[in-house]
Amino acid sequence: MTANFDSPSVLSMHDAGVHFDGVKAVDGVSLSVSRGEVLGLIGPNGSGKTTTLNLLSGMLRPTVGAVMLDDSDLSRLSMRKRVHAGVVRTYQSGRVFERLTVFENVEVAALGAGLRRGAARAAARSTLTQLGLDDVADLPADSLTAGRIRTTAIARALAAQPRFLLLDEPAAGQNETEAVQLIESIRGFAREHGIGVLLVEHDMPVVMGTCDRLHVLDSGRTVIEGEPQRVRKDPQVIEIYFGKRA
Ligand SMILES: Nc1ncnc2c1ncn2[C@@H]1O[C@H](COP(=O)(O)OP(=O)(O)OP(=O)(O)O)[C@@H](O)[C@H]1O
Repeated sequence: MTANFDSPSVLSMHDAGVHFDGVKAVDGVSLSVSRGEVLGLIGPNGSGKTTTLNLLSGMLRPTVGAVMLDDSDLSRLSMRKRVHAGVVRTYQSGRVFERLTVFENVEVAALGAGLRRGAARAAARSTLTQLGLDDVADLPADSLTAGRIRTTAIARALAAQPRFLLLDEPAAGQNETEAVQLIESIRGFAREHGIGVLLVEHDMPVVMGTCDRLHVLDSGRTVIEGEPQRVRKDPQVIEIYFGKRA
């Protein structure tokens, strides 16, 4: 599961869809994320962002289409097996061991990924520094704000050295400056360690300067995918996204 810069690798979804009682939550979406890049998945409420993340992580199986890691079909694999393949997700709520300190939380995640104690401690230290958590490293996780619990959960996921990290609104509840800072540090970490990141986010201004590419969904379907500047100018995006925000 350790990042290997020599092996180019892509996590992708091909014409994938899932229906709930006749609602097409995701309807024929194709996307891919490469190691070292951050793909922002955006769109209005109910557009299918979390469902897409669930399809990639294995929490849901696609009704149609496929989820692939390079040439391997992951579509029928459990979440657990996907984690072993290096595809790791976080949750909006931020799942941590509340009684452990922030440092211990991250160290345990690194140990769980197979690092030896010394390497796990080093990974924990550098991850906490990168995510701006040094000042709370020795505090119990349950004494933190909700935002910092979420960031600790992200640090745990990063310290486990995934090849792909799927983040569900990592900056929820934070102001725009904090959100941009957090995503910037995730991006720095991803580049350095060759991790591909798919980031679900509501807020267009937050993803504009922080993601390498954006994939826009509306009503379960792809509207456009491309570089943020191009996406920002797309008339359909302006209408469905900014129109609704105005
Ligand atoms: N388990 C479910 N059962 C029934 N319908 C569902 C289920 N999960 C999602 N949906 C529906 O699928 C559509 C897409 O939901 P999803 O949560 O993926 O959107 P989203 O873009 O993540 O929304 P938000 O920004 O509000 O979190 C919505 O219409 C939602 O009501």
